[in-house]
Amino acid sequence: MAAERRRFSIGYALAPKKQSSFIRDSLLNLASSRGVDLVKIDPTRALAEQGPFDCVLHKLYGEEWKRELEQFRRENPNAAIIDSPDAIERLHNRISMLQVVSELRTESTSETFGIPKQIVIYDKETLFDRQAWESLKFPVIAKPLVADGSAKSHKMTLVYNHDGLNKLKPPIVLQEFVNHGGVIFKVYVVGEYVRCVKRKSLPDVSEERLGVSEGVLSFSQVSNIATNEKVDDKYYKMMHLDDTEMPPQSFLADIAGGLRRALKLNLFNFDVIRDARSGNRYLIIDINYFPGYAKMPCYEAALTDFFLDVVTKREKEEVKLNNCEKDMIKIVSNSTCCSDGDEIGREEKESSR
Ligand SMILES: O=P(O)(O)O[C@@H]1[C@@H](OP(=O)(O)O)[C@H](OP(=O)(O)O)[C@H](O)[C@H](OP(=O)(O)O)[C@H]1OP(=O)(O)O
Ligand SMILES: Nc1ncnc2c1ncn2[C@@H]1O[C@H](COP(=O)(O)OP(=O)(O)O)[C@@H](O)[C@H]1O
Ligand SMILES: [Mg+2]
Ligand SMILES: [Mg+2]
Repeated sequence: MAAERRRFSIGYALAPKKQSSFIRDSLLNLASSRGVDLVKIDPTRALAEQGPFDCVLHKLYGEEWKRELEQFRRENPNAAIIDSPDAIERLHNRISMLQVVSELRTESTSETFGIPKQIVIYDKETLFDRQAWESLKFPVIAKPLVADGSAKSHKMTLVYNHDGLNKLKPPIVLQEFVNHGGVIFKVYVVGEYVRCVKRKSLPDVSEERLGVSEGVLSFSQVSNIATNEKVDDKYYKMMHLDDTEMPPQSFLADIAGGLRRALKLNLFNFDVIRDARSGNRYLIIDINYFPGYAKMPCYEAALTDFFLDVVTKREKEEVKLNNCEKDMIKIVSNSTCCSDGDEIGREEKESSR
């Protein structure tokens, strides 16, 4: 009779909104059919008292939660935590988030990538100090420096000219707005899996628009606006989202792998725009931890594959470690015998007889 395969338990700790969008029956059922049980973690109870879990999946913030995870890790050294809170925190600041991009190299010779020119402004005074940002050209996007998932952290302002600066509230990142044909590419990463989807973005800004007295346009999460509430219907019809060519998959996979290793993260997406001035120049403008995977086609299979990958790798490491320990015990017990001169002595005596 074939041995029954072991089931794995993945605990998830998510905010209610995230839970309802991510934990769908389709995911639970597929994962379960492949031996993976997704189990809800109650964040109001001690994590160490829940489980047992082979892996903990989480998108919760705060020092208290970090302590819970730390204690869980100490008590369950063989369980995986996806991902490390310190690695996630790097994405909570729009400067440190993109710093890593400049260290990446890709194999592509036909496409190039980088980030838009940007500066950080901590106070109103510097905001009006032209010297501080003479390297930037209008239009610019003002983004809250902190990207902690709050509604406030998604409130962006497109600034056409100096008149618009009055409305801004530092600390902010001022980033050059790059015309990109109104389409953004969202690249979802799930471990080694990489999937790009197209979404609508802000329309290009013409030179004429820069001169208008009304200096700003405020917006929030433009790529998530439902198709029936388009910002500018005529514009999007004109854009033909479907006709927009995707960036080469191998190029994106290269960047994704580089980011995954540099950031030490498994679950994230990054937003990419294609510079309208040169068709092979790509700019990374945003990186998000544990994004809305349910909007990615076939997310259930990608996530289930990933969970299995994580837990089976851990299991193999555990077996290796156990074997290693057994070998160590043998070596230690042999050497103990040697030093006593007992066992070896006996063997030598016996063989010399
Ligand atoms: O809610 P969703 O499904 O739209 O997902 C949001 C993401 O949308 P996306 O998958 O990129 O289209 C969204 O991505 P963007 O910032 O819009 O690029 C964020 O990742 C957001 O998380 P947070 O508010 O930054 O913590 C994500 O929100 P949470 O679900 O994590 O709260
Ligand atoms: N430098 C830029 N040039 C052109 N458009 C941009 C730029 N930065 C952001 N955008 C637009 O603003 C949207 C929101 O900015 P983003 O940095 O992705 O913030 P969020 O974290 O709220 O998603 C993007 O999806 C894109 O449409
Ligand atoms: Mg974004
Ligand atoms: Mg973001």
